[in-house]
Amino acid sequence: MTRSEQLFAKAQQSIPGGVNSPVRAFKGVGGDPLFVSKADGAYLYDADDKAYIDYVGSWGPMILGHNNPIIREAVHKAVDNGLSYGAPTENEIVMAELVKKLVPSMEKVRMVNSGTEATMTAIRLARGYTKKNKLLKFEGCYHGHADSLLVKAGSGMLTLGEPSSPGVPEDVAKHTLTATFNDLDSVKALFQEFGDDIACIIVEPVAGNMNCIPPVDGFLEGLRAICDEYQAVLIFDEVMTGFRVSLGGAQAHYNICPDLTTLGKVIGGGMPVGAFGGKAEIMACIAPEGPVYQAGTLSGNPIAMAAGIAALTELSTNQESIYQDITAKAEKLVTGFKAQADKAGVALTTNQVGGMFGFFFSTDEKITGYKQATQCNMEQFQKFYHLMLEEGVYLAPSAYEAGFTSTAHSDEDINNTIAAAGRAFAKL
Ligand SMILES: Cc1ncc(COP(=O)(O)O)c(C=O)c1O
Ligand SMILES: NCC(=O)CCC(=O)O
Repeated sequence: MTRSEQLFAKAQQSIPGGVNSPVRAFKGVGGDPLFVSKADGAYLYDADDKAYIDYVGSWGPMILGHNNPIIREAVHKAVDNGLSYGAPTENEIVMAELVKKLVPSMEKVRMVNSGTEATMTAIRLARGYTKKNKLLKFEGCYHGHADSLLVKAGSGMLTLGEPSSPGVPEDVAKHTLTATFNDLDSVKALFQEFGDDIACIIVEPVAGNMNCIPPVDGFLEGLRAICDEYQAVLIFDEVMTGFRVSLGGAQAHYNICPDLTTLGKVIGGGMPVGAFGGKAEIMACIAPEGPVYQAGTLSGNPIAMAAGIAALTELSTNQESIYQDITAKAEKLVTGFKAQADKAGVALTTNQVGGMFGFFFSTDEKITGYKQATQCNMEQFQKFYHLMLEEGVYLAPSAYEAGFTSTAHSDEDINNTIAAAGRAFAKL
């Protein structure tokens, strides 16, 4: 038995399913999860001291590589001044100003502790501001685990085959409408029927929780136009895409201005952080300025702010080289995968935006939606996954998750990953 196997057996006695978040449990690929002992640069080390080239990056935050010295030093420095105060600090202003500068549609920003808190509050805010009840989301998009967003969701929900969670009362779920990603007609149909009572559309501008699916031309523009027509709030959930597909997120990449934006992952540099923000007029409805309530004991935590400020400062200072670099690596990786799959006679399709990528075992040449993503060859994916793990490559343990490159991946890491994929494809 490996040490990871021993730890997983032990963990299940005191932690449900042995994990503190379901996507870690390897349910989508079978077998036992790796227990991690440390991470550095592009590498994860498991409890048996085996090294893996990591394309999960803690599910997105590690854009500058694990254990990045700039972030680590900022955290060390902050720790010396106490861990939490529950009172305002100057660094919260620094963080808010940084976010406003990098994502100009966010005229005002509130810091929270996770992406889930950010989206949950953004929805409440949209409802409070518009005085309407319903929200519209897309099948296969995941926005964290707030009740009203656990309807036809992606990520672990898709992996576990239960896209709508038990425990969400019908009275809550009935206010969540689900449309088809990349299909404006499905959105228009719902607005024609319920438009007077739809408070907001929430969308992952690049879907990253049903693998990686970019928006088709005109989709995000169409959502903007529909929201304008019906006075609904357009929320871009950029928890994954923020500071990832470009410095200004997907809204900068596609040049669409949402009313509200949610952030997480990269913005915390690896600490538990989320944020929401947008038009000053809408944000004025949040307590204590307005009546829509939201709060948090650890919100704006000084250690998390120090890590986040260090990460965003590094990203904005060296933006051109960093975003070119992670984009080029993701491009090279998926192009290499495709070439190797072709060589082995395996049907594979890939998607990629900035430092975010996905691959599908499918004959479909362009994967643009939920239906295609869920019709891929799951057996091949699972086999490939374990072959790559043996090769020392750690990919997301589910066919419904995007992968991420970081500045820490070297050319050699990418080349070695492509070569490993070639050997794996040949064995499928
Ligand atoms: C697009 C998106 N929104 C929201 C969330 C929820 O964030 P968190 O896991 O930090 O609660 C995630 C990931 O988990 C996500 O990918
Ligand atoms: N794409 C899915 C996530 O990022 C979530 C990670 C988790 O739930 O542990």
